[in-house]
Amino acid sequence: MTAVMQEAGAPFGAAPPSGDAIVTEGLTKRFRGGQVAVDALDLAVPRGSVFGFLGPNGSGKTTTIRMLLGLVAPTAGEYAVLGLPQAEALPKVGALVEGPAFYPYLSGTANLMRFDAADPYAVRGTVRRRVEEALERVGLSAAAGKRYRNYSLGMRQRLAIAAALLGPRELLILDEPTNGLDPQGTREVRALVKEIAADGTTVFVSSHLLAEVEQMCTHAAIMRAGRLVAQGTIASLNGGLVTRIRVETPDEPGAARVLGSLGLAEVRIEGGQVLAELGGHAPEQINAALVGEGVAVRGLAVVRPSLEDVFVGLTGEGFDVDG
Ligand SMILES: Nc1ncnc2c1ncn2[C@@H]1O[C@H](COP(=O)(O)OP(=O)(O)OP(=O)(O)O)[C@@H](O)[C@H]1O
Repeated sequence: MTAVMQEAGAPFGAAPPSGDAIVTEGLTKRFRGGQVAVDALDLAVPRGSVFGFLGPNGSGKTTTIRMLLGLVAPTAGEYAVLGLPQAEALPKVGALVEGPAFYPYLSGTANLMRFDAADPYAVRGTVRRRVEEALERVGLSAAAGKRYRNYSLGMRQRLAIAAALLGPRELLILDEPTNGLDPQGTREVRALVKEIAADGTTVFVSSHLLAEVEQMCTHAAIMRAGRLVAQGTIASLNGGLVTRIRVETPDEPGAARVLGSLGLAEVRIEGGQVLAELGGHAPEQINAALVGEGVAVRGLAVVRPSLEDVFVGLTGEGFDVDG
């Protein structure tokens, strides 16, 4: 398939073929007043992925999403969604950006009917069936006739996602879908995202929560101050960093000596624990060696690198969720 890139200032430029659901090249947004919200962004979102668009508040996620949806014009660069011209792509894209305003006194069904009526791409004759299917998809069939004001936070957000699923979608774009939800609502939305992805829809989901992206996504791009810090599969992002072993023991020098004698690198004592790079060693053999040498082991853990470590390693900064 030939991808069609939307170019800043030129609606449909030709571009190299791509199987990706979203591609951007040098995508940039400078707001009036000079603020660069998105700075030369090169993204590649594989079809079928659950792609976490991760960054602290203010790092440019919403602005990028608004450009991809044609709501904000880029200052420079190009982008392609589903490899199609915008007018052909948008009907196949469901989006949740700054949640739709629902009427509190109307039911879930009535709200979705109203929402659909405002969609210029929707096929009118099929609205009842599409609303029913979307409610079913998000698990709200039983509550379809209930007034919106009686919905829980999780149900409200699931209804917002249903609004994005009123047509057959190849790509779902969700901007911070768990923001402002209680723990139960957050769990519901994360589970729903995974289910939608399991049906074959590519999901592009922004979040400022590292752990959320790690749990929910197959791939991630990490943003900081408008710039891309890293992107790839979660495993490849974490893979560049070393896995460590952590031993809790009353005999720190003894444990450090044993780890050193086994050939583990970077052995150090830190706050009542002994840490070392695991390398190719088996944790159970390390445990056996410690016990065999008479070192009491209170706890032994394999510490795998997290996306937070990736962020800190690449930027030298902590991941400040308050931006
Ligand atoms: N319309 C605008 N005019 C001027 N500056 C803007 C505008 N919209 C966003 N910005 C600025 O661009 C930067 C990126 O904002 P953006 O909303 O894209 O970030 P974000 O990562 O989505 O953060 P959040 O999750 O807080 O929305 C911020 O510094 C913001 O203040």
